[in-house]
Amino acid sequence: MSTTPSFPAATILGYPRIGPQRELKKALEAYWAGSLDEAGLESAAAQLQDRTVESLANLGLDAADSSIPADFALYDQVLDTTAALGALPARFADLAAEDGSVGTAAYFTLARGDGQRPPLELTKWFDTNYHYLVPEIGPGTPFAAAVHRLSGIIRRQRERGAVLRPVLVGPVTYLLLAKAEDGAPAGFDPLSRIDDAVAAYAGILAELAAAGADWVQLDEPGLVTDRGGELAAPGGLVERAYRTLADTAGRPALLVSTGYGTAGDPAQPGQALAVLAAAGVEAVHADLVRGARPAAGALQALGGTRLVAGVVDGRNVWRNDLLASLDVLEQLREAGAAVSVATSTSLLHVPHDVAAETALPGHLPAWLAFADQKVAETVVLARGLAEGRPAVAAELQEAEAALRHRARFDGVVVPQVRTRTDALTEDAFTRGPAERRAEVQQQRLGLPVLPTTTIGSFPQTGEVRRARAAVRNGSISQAEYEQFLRDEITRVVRLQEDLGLDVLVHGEPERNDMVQYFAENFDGFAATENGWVQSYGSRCTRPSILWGDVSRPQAFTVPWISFAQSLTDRPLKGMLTGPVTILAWSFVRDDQPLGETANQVALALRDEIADLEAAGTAIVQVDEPALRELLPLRAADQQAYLDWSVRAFRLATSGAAEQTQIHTHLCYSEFGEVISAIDGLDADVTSIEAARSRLEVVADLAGFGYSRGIGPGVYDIHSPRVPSEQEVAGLIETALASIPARQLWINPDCGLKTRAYAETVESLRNLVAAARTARETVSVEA
Ligand code: MET
Ligand SMILES: [Zn+2]
Repeated sequence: MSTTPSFPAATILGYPRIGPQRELKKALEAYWAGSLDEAGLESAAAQLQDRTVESLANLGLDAADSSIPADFALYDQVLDTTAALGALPARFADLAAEDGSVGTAAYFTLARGDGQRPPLELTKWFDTNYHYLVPEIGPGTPFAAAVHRLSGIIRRQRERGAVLRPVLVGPVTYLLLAKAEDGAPAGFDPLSRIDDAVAAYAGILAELAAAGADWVQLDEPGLVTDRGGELAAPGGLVERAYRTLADTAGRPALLVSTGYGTAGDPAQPGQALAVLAAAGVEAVHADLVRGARPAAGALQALGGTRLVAGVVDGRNVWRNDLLASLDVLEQLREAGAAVSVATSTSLLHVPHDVAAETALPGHLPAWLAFADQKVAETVVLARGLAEGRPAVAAELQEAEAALRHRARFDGVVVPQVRTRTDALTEDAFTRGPAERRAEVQQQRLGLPVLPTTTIGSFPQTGEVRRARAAVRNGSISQAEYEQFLRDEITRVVRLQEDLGLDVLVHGEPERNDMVQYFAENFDGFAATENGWVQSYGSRCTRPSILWGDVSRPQAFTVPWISFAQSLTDRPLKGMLTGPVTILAWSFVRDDQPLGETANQVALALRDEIADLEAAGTAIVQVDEPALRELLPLRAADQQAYLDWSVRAFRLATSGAAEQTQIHTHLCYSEFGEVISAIDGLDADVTSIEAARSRLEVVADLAGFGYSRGIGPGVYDIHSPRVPSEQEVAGLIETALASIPARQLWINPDCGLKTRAYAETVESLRNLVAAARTARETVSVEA
């Protein structure tokens, strides 16, 4: 680099891509449905890009100095990087154009498959609820420099007078996130392709420079994991890779961003940044919300490399403590660093704009900062840092007033809730011995060996969704809606009886979402109207905001469960969402440890369980699909998390009598590495997603000596495919090879709400038939 353009004083690492009105979602879904052609999709995407640039400029980011990231993936930023590298797995090799590039249709084939070929796998992005498409890398995966879509965007924006900063996943993180392609030699490590990847990135940098980019952002959050952290040690792979990139002639200046924790060795905070600086990178970013502040020595070692300080939380919705952030920024500057202000991560994880909310409780908006408010916060902080505090006195004062108001607001601390959590003793977390529970429960329930059940929800048909919309907009009365729900429950209970299932469910027709439903019925939560956040592709969720002490004013699942139970002689499961999942899928208050908040939610659930028991419910399921989701990225931090999360589940469930059977349900990840936590939950029965992995988890559980009930999913509900009776029978047999029949339950992988009735009924029929046949052959030990 001859002359480095200076790095802007304020920036964000990324911005929500889906659009304030979910414009991108609508365009994508229209394109997939065939009602919008490729040109139409491109033009919708271009319009959204222009609006984003304009609105970020209005919020104070300069459109001409690389402050604004060009972060415009149509589906996923990791997939964009795969496309830019032309790194196609062999099964998709024919999709590449002559120069190795990947066109729009091919891009979506990677994301969604095409009937013949399965798509790339989706998995969680670090410890967030965003899912990326996993690169598949083998010894022969091609690496090209084919960043045509992104360079087209840079060029088009240049013509409009905007100089944006293109964003890609960096080479080390890209390979860390990859899995070995099927057919790669045993033990093949995608990172072994680092030199080829770096060569391709060098070509990409040249292409982006030619398109008019002054700065390029390479995201390397992989450096905050244990493995990535080791690679970032002095003289390691990260240093080597970035030295090569820095030596590329004619490249733009480089910002390497981290995010989601401390990059490198947590005992040497900032060392990884110094390593990147030594390699020749012009700017490095540190997450100062989740990560540690760089040590003085590391700051000095940055030399001329700019420190992009992520002091505004990209992952939560609370207003920034501007004074505290300014303190940090000033201290970094005093220690000798050249400092710019930024978010801790991309703003991908938060909704667009608090101003789009019209129905939040009155006290809440002033406490919140969604993406647009966070942009404004970075701009204010940069001004305060450059011009001194008096220049931003009004903003500082307003932020302080909001924080003070929040700290003292009624409902943030509720004495009755505190008295209860303070008084908890160890026996609130424990039940009687599991063997005795199993005995008295079986006396009460009289279930056959290999009992069959489902996970809770039944198909949410158009009719169910229309009824919910109708009661919301007032076109049917509450009484009519409740009658509709009772009819729906009646139908679902009859269907299960006809199918011959042993433990029934009510089907969850009253729930829009398994967390939001609880948030709506607990005190301390608020729901948003427009707070959509991308989960993957065009899929968005709308997390609730947990702002105050949590309690449950009155029983809310009991009426539905009791009604359902009144229709049948078979046992019917009460259905609740567990404390960890409620936290994981909400925006949670940041003013106390998560474990404390979890205990409050647990007590609210405990109250509901007591009411279910009083109403005669013999089985209660408490779903924890997100148990694995909040697991910290660093091994050293994991035990503490597992301790409080397991304790919260136990607090929720341990009030149950011994003859009440507690079930839990886990899905969405591999649980092999947290088996002892699953054991710690002490549930009587655990259903767990397993069909796609051919029941690997059963062997893990058996190896651990797990002794309570297990229901590994024997029907993969993630596609409309109907498993045959033989297929289910095969999975049952696999399960029986490692665990005794008396422990085994037969159930699908997860709830059925995304399925249609046609395939659901057929699949459940096969499941019940396979269980019955298996029952005849198992010899049950006494
Ligand atoms: N009880 C819930 C259901 O069946 C569990 C879902 S786990 C994502 O829908
Ligand atoms: Zn599930």
